[in-house]
Amino acid sequence: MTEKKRALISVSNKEGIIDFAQDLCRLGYEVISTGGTKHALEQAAVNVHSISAVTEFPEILEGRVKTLHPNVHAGLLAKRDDDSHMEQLGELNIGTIDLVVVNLYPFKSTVTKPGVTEEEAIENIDIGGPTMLRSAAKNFRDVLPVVDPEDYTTIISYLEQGHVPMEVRRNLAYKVFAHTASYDTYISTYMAEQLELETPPTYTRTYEQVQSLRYGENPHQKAAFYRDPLFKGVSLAKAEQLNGKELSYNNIQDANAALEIVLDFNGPTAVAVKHMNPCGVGTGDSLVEAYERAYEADPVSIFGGIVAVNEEVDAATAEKMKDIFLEIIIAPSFSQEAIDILTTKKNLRLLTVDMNQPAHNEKKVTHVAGGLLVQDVDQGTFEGVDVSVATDREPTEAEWADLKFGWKVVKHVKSNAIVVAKDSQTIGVGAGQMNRVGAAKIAFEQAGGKAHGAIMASDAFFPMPDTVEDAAESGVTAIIQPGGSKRDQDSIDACNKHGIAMVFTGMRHFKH
Ligand SMILES: NC(=O)c1ncn([C@@H]2O[C@H](COP(=O)(O)O)[C@@H](O)[C@H]2O)c1NC=O
Repeated sequence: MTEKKRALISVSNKEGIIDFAQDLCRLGYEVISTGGTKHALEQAAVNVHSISAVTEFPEILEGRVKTLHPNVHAGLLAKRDDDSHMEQLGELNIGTIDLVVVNLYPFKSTVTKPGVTEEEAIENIDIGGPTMLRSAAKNFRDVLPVVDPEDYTTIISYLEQGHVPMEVRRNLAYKVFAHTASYDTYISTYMAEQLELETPPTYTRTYEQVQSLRYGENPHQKAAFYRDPLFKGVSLAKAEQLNGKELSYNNIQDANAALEIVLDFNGPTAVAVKHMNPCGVGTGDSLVEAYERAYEADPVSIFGGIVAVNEEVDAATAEKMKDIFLEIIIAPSFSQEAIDILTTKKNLRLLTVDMNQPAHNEKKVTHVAGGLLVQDVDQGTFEGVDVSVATDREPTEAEWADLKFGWKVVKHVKSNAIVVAKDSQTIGVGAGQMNRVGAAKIAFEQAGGKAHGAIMASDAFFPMPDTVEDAAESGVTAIIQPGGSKRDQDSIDACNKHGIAMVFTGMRHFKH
């Protein structure tokens, strides 16, 4: 049994490891390493012993077994203040290991590479590394478990002082268990994906902090923003911020809502969001035309709102955007001229999001007290539904275009939801009402005289014909809704009476 302190170093990410090992040697540690790490350290003239000298066994099976040995794990797990533990080590001639520096095979970056094979993924599942980390972390009172290269300098400074406080040790152990837990989660998530498990018996996910936030929905709520590193689709968590203040919790929610809506459109489209609901959506032949429509849809609510567009913001659009107070603009890119124009507003956040990502079959997770609800994201599209005309009159070509537009928007409005739209522009949005008639009233009131010749989209069916009657009175000429009420016929009759064309989608778009 050696008296000298021993450090076992086995790292895939070798950044900073030479300096750290040199410092450990300077502080009197004997360094033991696995093959690749030993080679790297020897290249830098660090005095290092092979793990095989400890295990008295070669590294075998292409590195699948290198450190999985009682001489390693007993050396890590023995309680130094327990005589029987120390006696057993003595009898078996096993030396203690006092510090473990391990970082793992890069499983996450391997499985996020396009076209990765299952074989590659499996070979990147680290077995010996997490085992050593867990042994060291379990015994953190006696052993220092180091998983994060960011901690190298701090640890050296504590060792130089001759004492590592218990809170520091406990924190190192916590970091290890958090790390191995998320590492295993990446593996189980990958496997669940391979198996196409829709609703697994346990729901395990892991997220990395993007940023801590000043506060949550309200100033008395603490909050942070996390991202799913395995997510391949379009995501606000991957946005680049070009200008403006730090995003807030509410900004992120609203920006995400705006992004989700704009992604459902193909031509030039602008979406303005307030409190997670679209207050103005416009499409056009150019982005500036789309933005003007989104703005004019509700010039009051867009003030202080969040705008997402699906094309590069050009100078003409930027000039219009600059005229009012917006919190955030999200776009795939901004032309240099647009940046010059918009950055004159110091606080205006400009976010670029790569909108050309593959679709990712993500689950939508909603928190309930003590639990989670997990469901598929609503990926229903107008193109994906079987639309049928329920009334005597078929919609005109112009009405069809607006019905399609309105249906895309209403999907993103909180239920009960009614959208009134005309000429590629929302003109009335009734959101989050406890009854459909109320949602419609709000939308018609906002639309005012513009409702003449407009369409109405409803996220769910009409249990009674009252909403149709109100629509007729407001001047609406075409309606799109899922259909499926026992009393559909009453609404169809009301439409026929007023010459309204009504189409059924057969798909509901509740959003809570
Ligand atoms: N199998 C083992 O006994 C084992 N022990 C340590 N490792 C890992 O091997 C890597 C370092 O290997 P090398 O020093 O040969 O470059 C580390 O990421 C470490 O976590 C192992 N590899 C995989 O499980």
